[in-house]
Amino acid sequence: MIEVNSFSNNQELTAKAAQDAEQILLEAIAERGKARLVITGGTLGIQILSDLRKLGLPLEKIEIMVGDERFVPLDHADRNEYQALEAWPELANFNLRRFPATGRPVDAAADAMSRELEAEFGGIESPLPCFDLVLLGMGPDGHVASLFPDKSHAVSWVVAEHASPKPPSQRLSLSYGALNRSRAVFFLASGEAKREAAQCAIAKADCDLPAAMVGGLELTRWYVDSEISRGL
Ligand SMILES: O=C(O)[C@H](O)[C@@H](O)[C@H](O)[C@H](O)COP(=O)(O)O
Repeated sequence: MIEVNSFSNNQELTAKAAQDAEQILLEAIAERGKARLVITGGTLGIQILSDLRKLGLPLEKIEIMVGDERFVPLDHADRNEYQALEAWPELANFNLRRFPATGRPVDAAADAMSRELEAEFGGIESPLPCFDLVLLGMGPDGHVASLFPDKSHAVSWVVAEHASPKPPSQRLSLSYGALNRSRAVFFLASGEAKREAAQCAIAKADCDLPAAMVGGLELTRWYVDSEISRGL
């Protein structure tokens, strides 16, 4: 069952998603002593970080990783992590897991990160949850993280993208298998350009867009605006 929450503007959308995220993270901390959060890039993906920052979360108890990364040098402003740290500078002092940067081939970087995650969480094919909340944006083509339509990937924690239609072209991403091991997944999307893809992922059982391939083990919720919810 996919939940849909609709808002009149992006500010309200990310503010409410941040409040709901806080609740999930605090519940995880109360139950398991720590929470694991996956963040993402893009307009709303970065905007929600400023909202989360204002909530004063107990960062010492939250492990955060970016769900996908643009494969550019470490200090490059295109990196999702760079933009995340601009929105939420305090993350630099806590548990922020970083994707490898350039300096080796993108496939080697994906393999290294996959091995790191496998050592921590075990095999990718296990059904056990390993994240409490995954935040995702979505492109007009239905991509999420750096998983684009009509691409096939190896079964591993992290996959490499060599020719992303959205620049920069080389990227690293958590795989579908990895993203689907979260208790909750929040999608953040707004604007008419994304309506068709979002409505497909939300409402069509046979939708094959990347956004339709990801969901939470316990909760899948979309935060959208009226451009997207109209006609749903
Ligand atoms: O690295 C990235 O670009 C993102 O992780 C990507 O998946 C993003 O979330 C969507 O493309 C939506 O981005 P916009 O909100 O900017 O459209």
